[in-house]
Amino acid sequence: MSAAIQLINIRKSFKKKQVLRGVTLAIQPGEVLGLLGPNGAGKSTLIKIMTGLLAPDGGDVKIFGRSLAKNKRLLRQSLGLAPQAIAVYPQLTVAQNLRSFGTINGLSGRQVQTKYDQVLPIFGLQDMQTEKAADLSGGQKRRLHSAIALMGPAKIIFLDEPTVGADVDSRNRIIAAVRHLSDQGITVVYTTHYLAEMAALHARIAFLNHGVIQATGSTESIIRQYAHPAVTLSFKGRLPAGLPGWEKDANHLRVSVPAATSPAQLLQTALTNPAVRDAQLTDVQITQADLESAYHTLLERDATHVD
Ligand SMILES: Nc1ncnc2c1ncn2[C@@H]1O[C@H](COP(=O)(O)OP(=O)(O)OP(=O)(O)O)[C@@H](O)[C@H]1O
Repeated sequence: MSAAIQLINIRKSFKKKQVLRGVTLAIQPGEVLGLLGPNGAGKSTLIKIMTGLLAPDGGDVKIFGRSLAKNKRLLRQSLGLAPQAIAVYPQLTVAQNLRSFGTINGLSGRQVQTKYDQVLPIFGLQDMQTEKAADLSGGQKRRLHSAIALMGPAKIIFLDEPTVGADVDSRNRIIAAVRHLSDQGITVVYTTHYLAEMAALHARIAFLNHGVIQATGSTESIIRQYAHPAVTLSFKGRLPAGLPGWEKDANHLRVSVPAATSPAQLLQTALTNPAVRDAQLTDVQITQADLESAYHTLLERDATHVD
């Protein structure tokens, strides 16, 4: 079966700035792809290219095996986008917003009704149908904005930072909605800066940095490959000297724990060191290997380092 989206060596520059330097990635039908990367990495640019809103300078995008550039009108029908900036009609109600986008996206009257009945509960909007979009809270507006991306015949949904400004309840609803879509075989491309959402979404992560995909894999495999536990010692007054491998940061000494050893071993060595014993230790912290630590490892890699 063809990939839902196949990116082949995508390149894009703005003036002299090379943002995407050769992005190659396949996203399978029904998969949730979590696109991670620092601010300015090019995530939104890549989404615009995947949805045909922006032409790449080089490379090809294939949607279900067909070139997007050559079949743009046809293929764009199968793509639903909720961009980063919220775009709803403020003077229309929730129901009017959803229905009018359904019509704009080419659904018949009956199809609009069917989609509307499906989408409303997915995003928990049942109680707000007659409310004006302008009167919704920030998180509710975000949910409506994401729901609009579904009001069409889309088989692939792009959600660019859908949980920004959303409270815990709205965020959980959006995550549950994405899981629901994935269970129905819909492919979701999702960007976020909230790393904890990746595990909740059962997403496959693609880490975009320096214009290329530097790593892909499940949350577990990314943690296994790139995360290291760390030990941090905090001191009052002068930091003790002479602990090889420990980095100084304000009033802390921090070490990333290599695979061959354990936090306990490193801690024991440090605490028996005379310089540490003479210093005023105020706190000891062990940080587990998690996605955040993997993210930092990846972030520190240079442009030539691709696994
Ligand atoms: N239309 C444009 N003209 C010029 N530069 C642009 C344009 N669009 C994006 N850029 C630049 O391309 C780079 C990538 O931007 P993009 O918005 O894709 O990053 P991002 O990964 O989505 O960032 P964030 O996490 O902050 O949303 C940035 O340096 C941005 O300034």
